[in-house]
Amino acid sequence: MTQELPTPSAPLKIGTRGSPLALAQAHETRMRLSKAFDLSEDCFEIHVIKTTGDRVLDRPLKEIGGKGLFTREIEDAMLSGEIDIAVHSMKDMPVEQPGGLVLDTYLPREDVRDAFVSPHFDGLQALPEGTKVGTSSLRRKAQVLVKFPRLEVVEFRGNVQTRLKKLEDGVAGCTFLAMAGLNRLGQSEVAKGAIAPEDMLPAVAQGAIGIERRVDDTRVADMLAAIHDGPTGQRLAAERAFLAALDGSCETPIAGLAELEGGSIRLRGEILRPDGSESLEDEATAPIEDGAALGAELANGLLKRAGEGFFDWRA
Ligand SMILES: NCc1[nH]cc(CCC(=O)O)c1CC(=O)O
Repeated sequence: MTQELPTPSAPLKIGTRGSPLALAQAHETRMRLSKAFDLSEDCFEIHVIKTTGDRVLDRPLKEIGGKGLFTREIEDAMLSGEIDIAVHSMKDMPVEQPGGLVLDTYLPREDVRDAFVSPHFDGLQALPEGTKVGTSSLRRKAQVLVKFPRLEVVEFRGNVQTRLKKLEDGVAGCTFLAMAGLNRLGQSEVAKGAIAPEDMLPAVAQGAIGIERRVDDTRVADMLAAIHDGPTGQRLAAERAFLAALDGSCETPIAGLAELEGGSIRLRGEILRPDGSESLEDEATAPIEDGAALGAELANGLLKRAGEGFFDWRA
């Protein structure tokens, strides 16, 4: 590398949300960068930025509406030069970034599965009729109702700590969390078990951390290349192309998971109606380098089967 590396007096500024999970992800990024360049950790400065999504806690996300609820303030700070990079959970990120920014660096992916979390029950199969399932995820809600129509789903927002507290208070009998988040927080013991992707296909990009930067910042681009995980990039290329072709956002019940098998990439995808009345699934395999085309193809096949109006509830 020809360009200069950060120093304690001119540190690289890492932007992140302030939740414990976001902070854990920012710290992991700092650790990987300092190791890759043999720099002390004080060459990196973590900046916590509060987003609209963090501020408004009393309403469901879909009511607040708008794009980038958890990212706009962070991306603005990057564009204005207040921070140099931003660390994100990829499953919360739209498929396109604002002009001037690029999101193509991924850390090695964590466990992709959802965790079943409950103080009283051992698994979904064990839940009595009418049990309240707490989740704010339309995907998880629809997936549960497709298989267990006799359960009741209640809105459940907040970070991992808040949700666990709500379970203790009896607001719901169980909830789901990403295994990845629990592992990163050192709280995997909270999970009664990890749910196999066959039973609950995860969200697109679940378990992956992405690092965003300014397009024209070549110094940062060179640094990030050193910590990028290629296989995670290949899997996300397929999954995010699938999401893009479905015009999906975090408000749409869509699931997708790509896995590398030898020289091939296998993509499974699912779209659901939010009330759990219908689910369509498919899978396909292609050479790894054709992942993005595979994602679009799988999405178009599902859209054709779904027909007009499958997503009409959005209006
Ligand atoms: N939407 C919130 C969110 N975004 C990323 C994660 C977990 C970490 C990950 O999937 O990388 C979570 C919490 C959860 O689903 O339990």
